Amino acid sequence: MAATLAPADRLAAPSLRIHHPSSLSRRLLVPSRLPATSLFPHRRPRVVAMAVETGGANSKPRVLVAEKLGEAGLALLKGLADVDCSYNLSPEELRAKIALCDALIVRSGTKVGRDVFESSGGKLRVVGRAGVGIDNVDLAAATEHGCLVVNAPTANTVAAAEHGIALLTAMARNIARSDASMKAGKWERNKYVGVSLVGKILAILGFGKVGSEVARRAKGLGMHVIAHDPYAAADRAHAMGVELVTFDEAIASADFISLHMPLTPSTSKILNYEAFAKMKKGVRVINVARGGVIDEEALVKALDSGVVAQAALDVFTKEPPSADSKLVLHEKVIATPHLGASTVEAQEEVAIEIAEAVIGALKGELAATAVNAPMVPPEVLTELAPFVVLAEKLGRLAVQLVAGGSGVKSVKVTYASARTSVDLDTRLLRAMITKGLIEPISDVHINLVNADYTAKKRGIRITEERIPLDGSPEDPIESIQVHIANAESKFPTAVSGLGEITVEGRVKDGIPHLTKIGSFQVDASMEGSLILCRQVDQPGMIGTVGSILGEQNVNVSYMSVGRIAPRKHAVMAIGVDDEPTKAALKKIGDIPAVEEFVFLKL
Ligand SMILES: NC(=O)c1ccc[n+]([C@@H]2O[C@H](COP(=O)([O-])OP(=O)(O)OC[C@H]3O[C@@H](n4cnc5c(N)ncnc54)[C@H](O)[C@@H]3O)[C@@H](O)[C@H]2O)c1
Ligand SMILES: O=C(O)[C@H](O)COP(=O)(O)O
Repeated sequence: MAATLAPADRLAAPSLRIHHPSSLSRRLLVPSRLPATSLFPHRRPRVVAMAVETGGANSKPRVLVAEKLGEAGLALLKGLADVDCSYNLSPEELRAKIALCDALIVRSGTKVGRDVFESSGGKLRVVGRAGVGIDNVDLAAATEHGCLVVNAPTANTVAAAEHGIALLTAMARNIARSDASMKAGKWERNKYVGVSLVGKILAILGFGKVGSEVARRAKGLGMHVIAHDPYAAADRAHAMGVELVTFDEAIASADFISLHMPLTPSTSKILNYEAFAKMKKGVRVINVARGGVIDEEALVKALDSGVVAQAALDVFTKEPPSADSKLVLHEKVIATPHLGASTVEAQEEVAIEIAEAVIGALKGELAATAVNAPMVPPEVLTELAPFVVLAEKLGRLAVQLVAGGSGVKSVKVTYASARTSVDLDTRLLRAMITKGLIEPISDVHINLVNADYTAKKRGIRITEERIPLDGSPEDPIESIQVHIANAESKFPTAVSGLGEITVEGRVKDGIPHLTKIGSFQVDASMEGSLILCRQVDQPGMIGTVGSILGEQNVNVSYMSVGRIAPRKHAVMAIGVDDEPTKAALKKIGDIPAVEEFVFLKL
């Protein structure tokens, strides 16, 4: 019985692209064990196992670094690419340059919107965000354009946490204002009496990497730390002595609130009028996350009314904020210009982390920090490599069999496997089948980033099923079947009893084989091109077809015959190294016993 997997369009999985390794201008980015066909990203985004077009045998990829990046990272990039460091570009200048670039590296100060991807004309393969927050990158547009987005999620965590603590303590003890006062020649000891931290309740909103580092440090200061994070594991919090509470509990009981969540539609203005109304009078707010998580107008009102005693802000809705920003100028606010990640050490680390990610992406290696592509662990990739090739070939073969009907709208992929669906990650295979299905009939290049998106956009629904097998074979998959529903075929034999064009393949000795077409068993190595014939099962057919091809100097790599019953009908699969002439194909089609006939490129 088949177990149904989620339809492709419900899985958040982007995808990848494949090419033939014959092109010298491409670098093969697939693990060396991957056979013949390789996976390429299209617009050359790559992803897990793909190759990258370099534009010519000797040409280097071009990387635009649009914001200041540490020297160590630049040095790494220069080892592979032509690096253009152009800072403070206007949006127009960025759009003008991007069409020449394979990769773009930014920090939070550059908006990488849809216009940038559109202006790239498909050349941009990877955007590297040298930091954590990717709210300045239009991920949907990147995915639609097959462009991989990678970030550097860990290198600045400690720097941001330290800055959060610095703001917390500086605010509590009026460091900034008292320093300014002294520099103005004053000695105002009574004016700048602070508040103590020990024993105070600190509510951390967003208990991720930075939030938990802030918690660890705040506990060292003797604070009582609670946290709100709907997605955080309670045991991790408990292990640190942090209680996870609801949002309302957190904001209502806190003496200090520190924000550490990403800016998303659901966190936008999460501290708003309603939230401030629930807070304890005299609460202090720290924000080193993103300005947009606070309704800044509501914060100004809360500061004016005294509900919020002080705020310490590193980030703003608009950066830089306007010179007359009421918030920045407010006497109860201390502000820094988005300095959370700005330590010498963090910037060097971030630069190295993002340079390695971008170089890996350009080379087609696994992108461990991919933001808009599934991360397929290297060991899974290695294991699936031969099936990846099979998957693309089955998709490519199935679509070439379509003659009409409703076209390719509904595709079902069936994996026969002894693995449970938990142990069988099929995203890569689905992407490759999608690639095989779509590339022969369009000018869209498919990669791991854009496969599902492209299928959906073209109205192709791809569902997956698993046929559970007993045992635990060495191979993760016994066979893959691709079924295209409601389509007429130019080789009607490929249509199964269920009215679907059906092809099945297996991997034998690392080589993909076609093992079934419609209801006929065959065994054809899926290399080169393939001639499929359905004929009356009678002696001499193999010789007749072989002679026609021989006359044309077409080398036959194999022949395989499957039949329903002796002397009835048979299906012959003939592998050829070269493409036969039209005349030769016509001659084969004209053999009286040949009932159906099709030539397919694999
Ligand atoms: N000021 C800076 O220079 C600086 C430096 C580094 C990070 N940051 C920002 O800090 C934030 C956190 O970074 P991180 O590396 O810790 O990210 P992270 O992904 O490790 O942590 C974010 C946490 O927020 C949680 N979260 C998501 N939605 C939430 C919600 N509605 N309520 C509560 N929690 C929610 C997530 O579950 C996650 O645990 C990001 O916005 C990042 O851009 C700023
Ligand atoms: O999200 C981040 O990593 C921080 O906000 C740092 O941003 P920056 O790289 O612009 O300093």
